[in-house]
Amino acid sequence: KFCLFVSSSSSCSQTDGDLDGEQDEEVKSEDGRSQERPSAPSFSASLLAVMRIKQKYQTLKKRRLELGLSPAAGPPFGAPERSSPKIFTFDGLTPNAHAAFPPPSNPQKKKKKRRRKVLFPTGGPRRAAPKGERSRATYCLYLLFAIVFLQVYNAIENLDDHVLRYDLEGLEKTLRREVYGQQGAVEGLLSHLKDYLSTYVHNKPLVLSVNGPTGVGKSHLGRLLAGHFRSVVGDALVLQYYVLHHCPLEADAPHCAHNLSGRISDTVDRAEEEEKIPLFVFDEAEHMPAEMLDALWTLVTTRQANEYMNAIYLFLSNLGQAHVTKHMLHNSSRSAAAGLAKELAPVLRGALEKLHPMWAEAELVPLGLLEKSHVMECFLEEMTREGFYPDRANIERLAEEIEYFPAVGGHEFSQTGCKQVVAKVNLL
Ligand SMILES: Nc1ncnc2c1ncn2[C@@H]1O[C@H](COP(=O)(O)OP(=O)(O)OP(=O)(O)O)[C@@H](O)[C@H]1O
Repeated sequence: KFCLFVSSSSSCSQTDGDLDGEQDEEVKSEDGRSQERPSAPSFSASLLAVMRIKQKYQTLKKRRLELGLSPAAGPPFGAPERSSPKIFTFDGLTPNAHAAFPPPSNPQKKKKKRRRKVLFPTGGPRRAAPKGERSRATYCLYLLFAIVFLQVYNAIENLDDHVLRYDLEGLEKTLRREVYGQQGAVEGLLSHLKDYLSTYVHNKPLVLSVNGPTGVGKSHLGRLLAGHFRSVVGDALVLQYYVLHHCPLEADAPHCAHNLSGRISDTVDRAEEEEKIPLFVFDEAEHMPAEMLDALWTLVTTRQANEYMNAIYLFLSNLGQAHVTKHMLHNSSRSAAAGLAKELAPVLRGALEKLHPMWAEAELVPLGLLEKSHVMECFLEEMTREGFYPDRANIERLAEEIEYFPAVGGHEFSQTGCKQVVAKVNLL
């Protein structure tokens, strides 16, 4: 090859012998014409190198001839002996061969765990491990978590404040202490109040309807609730409306309804400003004229203004009392008072909705009949209040004067509840 490259050199064609001469001829025969010869100065460096290689080659050739070795005699001294290529077969492989070359194990298993600990050379100055860079998104995420946590915490705190403001625990204590024989009704009432007052945002006002026979404590309950709310939200945000007192003439019903709507609107506006929930108590609701119920129904079902959503309406009436009495007398063998609201609600609601659609908006809280023991408690309370010595024999004698339904299942229910207690004590 180098003779081809340096074919311009006359020494190459003269001294190369047969091999070089042949190659020269081949080049000429392939091209069909002699190649142009490059100028000597441009190839001076490579030419020198070629000359040196050629000299070495000739020296080697001479030595070989001196040693009497021909190219056909075998490989030159030191050169690896040529042999035919070996073909690998699996014949002759014994089981031991597998032992010698165990199959490669699972590459996944072979994966070495990277050591997390950075090893520093001993003796040299200790260098701190490089700190991994954290993206800004991580910090934003932490910030977001913190904000959400604070907001949830704040909301829970605010709700607690809201419930605390209305002192429902205090109210519960008062009702349990002052109202006799109406545990189920008291619990139901408190549950509705707790649910309603535990949230700020309401999509409708809380409308409660307390129903029951005469003298079982409806007005008494209304007075206790009104007194409690006066103490927590103020006088101006509690309205006690006695129909027979505030609007005695039926002819004045439209005017009374208009006035009542105006008072309620003023009160809810004021309550909205003060961020409080007002209470409206309507006693003797069975005497309410249709115009008044219509006006109240409009206010209760108005869903536009927020202030109308944040209000509690309490209706006290003896509507549906026949259902309550019947239920109590027929189910007195078991604790009728306990499941009174649950069992009576469908019948009572059906009866009330026939009277006016306003009752469809109300949560029903029925009060049951009072037993003789409860009447005795009423006497004890009233006598103490009036300054009489609470003599048990005297109380029993007074309780005997009250009319009772025929005893059923060992229970004696008063026909007039505690209604006559005040009058009887006044006669003492
Ligand atoms: N469950 C009760 N617990 C304590 N006191 C009661 C109870 N029920 C009635 N009283 C007493 O009896 C009196 C009359 O009760 P209240 O006026 O509340 O009856 P009412 O259910 O409103 O009857 P009506 O439907 O006739 O108005 C009250 O002064 C009250 O002190």
